[in-house]
Amino acid sequence: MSQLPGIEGAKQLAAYTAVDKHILPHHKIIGIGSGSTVPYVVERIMQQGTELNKGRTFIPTGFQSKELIIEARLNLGDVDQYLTIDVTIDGADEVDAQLNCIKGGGACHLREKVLAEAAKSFIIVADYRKNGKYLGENFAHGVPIEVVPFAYAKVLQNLRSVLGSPNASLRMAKAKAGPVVTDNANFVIDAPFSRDLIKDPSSLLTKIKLLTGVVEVGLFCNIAQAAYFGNQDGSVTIKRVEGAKVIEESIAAS
Ligand SMILES: O=C[C@H](O)[C@H](O)[C@H](O)COP(=O)(O)O
Repeated sequence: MSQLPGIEGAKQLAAYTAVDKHILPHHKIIGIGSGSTVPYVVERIMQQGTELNKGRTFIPTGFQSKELIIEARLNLGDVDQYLTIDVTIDGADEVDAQLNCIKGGGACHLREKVLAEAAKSFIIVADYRKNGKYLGENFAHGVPIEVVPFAYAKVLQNLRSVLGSPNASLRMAKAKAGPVVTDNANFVIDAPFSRDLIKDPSSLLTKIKLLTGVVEVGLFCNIAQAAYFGNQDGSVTIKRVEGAKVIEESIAAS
C-alpha cells in the first residue's frame, strides 16, 4: 500500500490502514493528532474525496495539525465547539502491551489528551519502533510533562527527589536559546523513570499529575482503542481492545 521506503513507508502504512478502518463515511467530527506520522493520516483522508470531506469538521491538537488541516482545505473546528469527537487519530512515542502510551515527544500532549478523551474512539498510528511490551523499553527520553513556567524548578526538584527521576530535565529548544515553549505557553520536562517505577503507568501518572505546577503528563493510560504499527516487511500489526483484553493481529503486506 505504501510507496515510500523505510521508516516513512512504515508510518504511511500504519496511517493509511487506520484511516481505512476507522474514518468512515458517517464520521463527521474528526480529531487530528501531531507528529511526523499524522501527515499521512491527512493524506489518506483527502483521498476519501472532497464530497465526503466537505461535510466533516477537523479538530487539531496543536499548531502543526492546524496547519495540516488548513493546507488540505479541510473544515477547521475546535474542541470547545465540538465536545464529542467521532474519531481521533494520533501518533505515539511508545505503546505498551496494554495500549498505554508515552506521548509528547513534540510537546503537544496536553491538547492531544483532551482530544483523545473527547473521542468516541482514539486510534494510534506509528511505525514498528514504537511497538513495545512496556513503556520506557525503547523510548528513553522519559515521560514528557507540561508545566507552568513559574513552577518548573520546583516540579523538577520534586520529580528528582520525591518521585525518583534523578535525570528529569527541562526540554531545551534546538534553534532558540532557552526552553521549548508549548502551544499553550508552558514548558516541558522530560522525566525518565526506571522500569520498576513506570511498570504501573496509571499510578505514576496520578503521582506526577498531583505535583503542583504540572499541567498534563504524556502518559495516556486506558484511552486508546487500537494501535496500528507499520512494519518493515509491509505488514501492519494491530493491537486492539476487545472486552477486557488487548488482542494483537497482523495484516500481511499487499
Ligand atoms: O507531542 C507529540 C506527539 O505526542 C506525537 O504524536 C508523538 O511524539 C509521535 O510523533 P511521531 O509520529 O513523529 O513519532
